[in-house]
Amino acid sequence: MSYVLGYNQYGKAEVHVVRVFRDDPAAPHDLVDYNVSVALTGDFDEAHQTGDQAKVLTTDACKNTVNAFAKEAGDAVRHPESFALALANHFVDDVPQVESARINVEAFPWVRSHDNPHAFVKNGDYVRTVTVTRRGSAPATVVSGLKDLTVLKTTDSEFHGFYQEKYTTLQPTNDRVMATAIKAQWAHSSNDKDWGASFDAVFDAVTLAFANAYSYALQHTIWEMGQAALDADATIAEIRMSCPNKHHFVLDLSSFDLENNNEVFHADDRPYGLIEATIKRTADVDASAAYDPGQAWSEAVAKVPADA
Ligand SMILES: O=c1[nH]c(=O)c2[nH]c(=O)[nH]c2[nH]1
Repeated sequence: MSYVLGYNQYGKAEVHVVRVFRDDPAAPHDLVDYNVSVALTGDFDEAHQTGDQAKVLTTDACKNTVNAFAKEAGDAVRHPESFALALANHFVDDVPQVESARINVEAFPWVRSHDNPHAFVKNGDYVRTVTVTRRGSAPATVVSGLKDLTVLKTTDSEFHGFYQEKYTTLQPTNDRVMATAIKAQWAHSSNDKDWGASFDAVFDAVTLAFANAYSYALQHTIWEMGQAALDADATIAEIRMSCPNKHHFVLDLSSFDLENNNEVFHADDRPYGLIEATIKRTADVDASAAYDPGQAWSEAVAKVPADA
């Protein structure tokens, strides 16, 4: 039997590096906090099939590169997008046997504490995310994002008029709490931009749309938030959103002779509705390959012969 080695990739996952910017002794310190994962593809068949590791850039070297670039890459380190671009370009341009590099970054926000020049508070409200993919001589693709951004509104949310059949028991409502933990990823059509300003504009647009848009369903709110993100930055091609519906059920307090006018809720944790949608600038945008492509990078579409 001669089997075939299919898609393979390797690299170091979750290199957690913190960089302090303290070059100017008179200036307040700054910092970035990144959890970086590297995935490489290329001429690595022999490493698997004969055990010859001559072409294998060690995952230890991948880790060292991330740490060294936190100093060496200069101002590119200040934004997760430019840091990931510098790393992806290095692996593809400087290591001949590497055909593609995918860099995932989780960036944990810290904010200055009490205007102190060197004290910070970790902002656990959300995590900023980046996926940069670079393959051969094609330009790198950049997907920015955020996750775990939990938001809630106490009114201006309805849900009614839905399909009825024998398993439908949900009562319609004209006034409910709506809450979700936003995960969003957006693909850029240009890599020549101010990444920090772009992120801030999308963050503001998405949270403002959640707050201000009257909601007839979480689907409807995702549509509003996605459009607001595209409005906020003209070089975003599309945005993908994934939002769990964090149900808040009105508790029945009548046994205690208490009225509950949408004031006391059970915050349920599971199951939850999971609402996901992509909002694209135009119908012909297809940025699929820009997201974490994983095994989808394989050229061949998997086909299992009928007689297999
Ligand atoms: O915003 C919502 N969308 C749904 O599809 C749905 N389904 C459900 O039971 N509650 C909700 N809420």
